Order: sequence, then C-alpha cells, then structure tokens
Amino acid sequence: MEPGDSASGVLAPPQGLRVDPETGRGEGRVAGRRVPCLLVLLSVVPKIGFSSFQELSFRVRTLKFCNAFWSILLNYEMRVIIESIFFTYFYGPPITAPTVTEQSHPNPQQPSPALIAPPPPNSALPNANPLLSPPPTPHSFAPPYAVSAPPTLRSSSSTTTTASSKLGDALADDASVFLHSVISTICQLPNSGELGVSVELTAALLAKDKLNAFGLMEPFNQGKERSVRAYGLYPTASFFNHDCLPNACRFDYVDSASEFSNTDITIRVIHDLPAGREICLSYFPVNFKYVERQQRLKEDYGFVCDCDRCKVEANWSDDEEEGEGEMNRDVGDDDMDEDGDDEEGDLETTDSGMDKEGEDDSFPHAYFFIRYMCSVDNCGGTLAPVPPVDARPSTVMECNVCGSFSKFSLLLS
Ligand SMILES: C[S@@+](CC[C@H](N)C(=O)[O-])C[C@H]1O[C@@H](n2cnc3c(N)ncnc32)[C@H](O)[C@@H]1O
Repeated sequence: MEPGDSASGVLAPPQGLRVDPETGRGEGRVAGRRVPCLLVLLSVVPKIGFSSFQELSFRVRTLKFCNAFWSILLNYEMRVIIESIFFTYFYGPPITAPTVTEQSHPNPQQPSPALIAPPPPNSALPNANPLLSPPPTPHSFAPPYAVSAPPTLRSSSSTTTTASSKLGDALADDASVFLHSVISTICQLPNSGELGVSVELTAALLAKDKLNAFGLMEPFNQGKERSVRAYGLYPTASFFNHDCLPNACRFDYVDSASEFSNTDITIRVIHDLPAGREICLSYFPVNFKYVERQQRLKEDYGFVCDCDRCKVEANWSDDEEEGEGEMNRDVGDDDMDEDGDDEEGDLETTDSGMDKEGEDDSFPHAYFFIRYMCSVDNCGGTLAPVPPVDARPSTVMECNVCGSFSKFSLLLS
C-alpha cells in the first residue's frame, strides 16, 4: 500500500485510477500507478437502482437493503428512460476526477440528489405503485451479468453538447415510441420544455441505459442459471472495458447475511498491475466458451472481442473448447505446486497474471484459470484477494460469484 491508501485497502484517489482513450474501445480505466493486488479499486454506491421485475419479492427486499436505493417503481422501461433522462440532463458533465470511494448511503434520510424524483402526485400512469400491481412485462433485453456503459452518456465531450447530439442514432422502435408517449404525459422534468425529449432521444437513452447497468444477480445456485434481480447504475464504474481474461472483478454483497448488505459494488484487482495497464472486467463469467462470449459481446455490447484469449481460442477446434476444463486441471497440476512465482515481485505480468516467460503460447491463459477462476462446479466466478483488514494483508481469495473463499498461498509464498 502507498500513502493515502486506506487501512481497509482502498486505492488512494485520484491518481490511482485514470480514464484514458483506448484504441478501438472508447475510453477505459487505467492504473495510474502500480496497483498491488490487495487493493480495492473502487467501492461505489448506485446512483440509481431498479428492479428487474423478474422477482417481485426482490422489490420488497430492496427496501430492506437500502433506503436510498430508488425503489419507487413504475415499470422497468419507464424507469430506464426517466433515469436516463435524469442522467443525461443532470449528470451530463464528465466524471473528470472520479470519486474512487463513496460512502455507502451515509444518510438514508437524505437520499442522494442522484436519485430521481418520483412522478408528480397527479401522475396519469395507472398502477404506479409496483408493490400493488405486477409489472406489465418482464424486460428481455438487459444482459444478465454485465456492466457496460455507452461512451456517450458521460463522455468527455458531453459537457457542452446537447443531449440529443451526443446520443447518436438509436433506432426509434415501438418500445421507444411508446415510452416517449408515456413520458410526454407524465414526466414533468424541470426545464423539460426547453430541453425537449424526442422519440429519437428516448430511443437513444433506452439503448444507452441498458448498456450501463450492472446486474445484481440471484444468489449462486449450482443447479440453476443465475438471473438478474435488479440493476444499478454506478457511473464511476462504467469506464471499465471488457477482457475475457480480466485483471479486476466486481463484487457485491446484496445477499450478505450481515447488517452491511447493500447494493454497493466493489471492483478489486486480481493480481498486481503495473502503472499504465488498462484495467478490465469480464462482462460475464469467465468460463464462457469462445463462441458464447463473442455472441454475447456482439449482441449486448456491439463489439467483437479481440483480446489475447479470443485470439488464441478463435483457432481452437470444438474438441479443444470442450476439453478446456480438463486441460486447465492438467496444466494446473504441473504449474501450481512448483512455480510459486512471486506476483509481488518485478516480473512483468500479462493479463493472465503470469510472467511472460512462463506462458504457453497455445494456452497462455491456463495460468489464469488455475489461479483466478473459481473451482466450484458451474460457478465460473473470478477469484480476487480479500482486502486487508486493519491494514493486515489477507491470505484469502474470494469468488465474486459463489462467494467461496480459498487459500491465497501462491501469492504470498
Ligand atoms: C462499460 S463501457 C466501457 C467504457 C467505454 N469504453 C467508454 O468509452 O465509455 C462498454 C463499451 O465499451 C466498449 N468496449 C468495452 N470493452 C471492449 C473491448 N474489449 N473491445 C472493444 N470495445 C469494448 C464497447 O463499446 C462497450 O459497449
């Protein structure tokens, strides 16, 4: 740790974390200095949260989690668009000096100004209280395990441009036409007459917003695919680009049994990073196969991934893909017990977390799977070191999906 880093292992702002242009990917988060793996990069409160409507019970439970979590629900689409407008008009200026650590809802009695106001009492929307009426339809478009943010929502050029000019050309489909009509009726935004909300803007905001949300997932269940229960928008966390071999990962503690359960997220690095290294998350569990990953990224995020792992796996046969799990274990038996290389040392690490010399060209990420992928069946979670407690480094790795802990022996050996 360095001066300014907190005793609980949070990276000192703001020099620790930059936002830099990344060729072909807009902007991305970059380590402003060497980041040791035990540090928490970000710990952030959602500016806006909303239920996925897939689980009615969750809506009730969010009230318990956090009073400041915006829980006045209309329906999903309605909330998305209103929230987006709110962001665009009121949070449009770029996040120039990111708040690296935000206190979790310091005063629930005074909701954050980021929380959008409920509609006026004379709202024309029928059944506005979600606890009284089921949602009209579950949404189908938001990805179930993802973080993403459109560059334009809070891009560096957004300070002076109007909302419509910075949102690009989203297609005005039926949903946006409908939403626009609803908004026009009920959404009494300050200055709305002056700013105007067109159908195109509505469509663009809808498209942007769905890329911005972090899904807060169902608890891990080995036999069941996890679905999203709620979404949160965490603007300071929205600059992380995707990599299929991430060097950081996201944790939330919605289901924590303790009194501290809430909708905050933390981003933690999984291994040491040199200054200048881009910091990436995986937008889905790391055990997804190549074809599945590419499809997800294309459909949900609009890009073709050409990360190091994809470059290698693009040439793999189906057999190799199928045998991946087995392969990992084989390689692990060879590597784990003997190498014990020291991540705290000065070796240049790749994004598989291994020093370059030790990598196998045909399967460079074997090392990543051994060290950083959870070994619990069907989990696919990423392991990150638990942050220090009272400035004492921990020796434990935590899985960001199933929450299991394992010994962190290699790093500290
Ligand atoms: C969460 S945002 C990340 C921040 C974004 N780059 C920006 O400038 O605002 C996700 C979007 O970034 C871009 N992106 C993220 N990872 C990428 C990657 N590995 N390759 C290409 N584009 C990527 C895609 O446009 C994606 O929809």
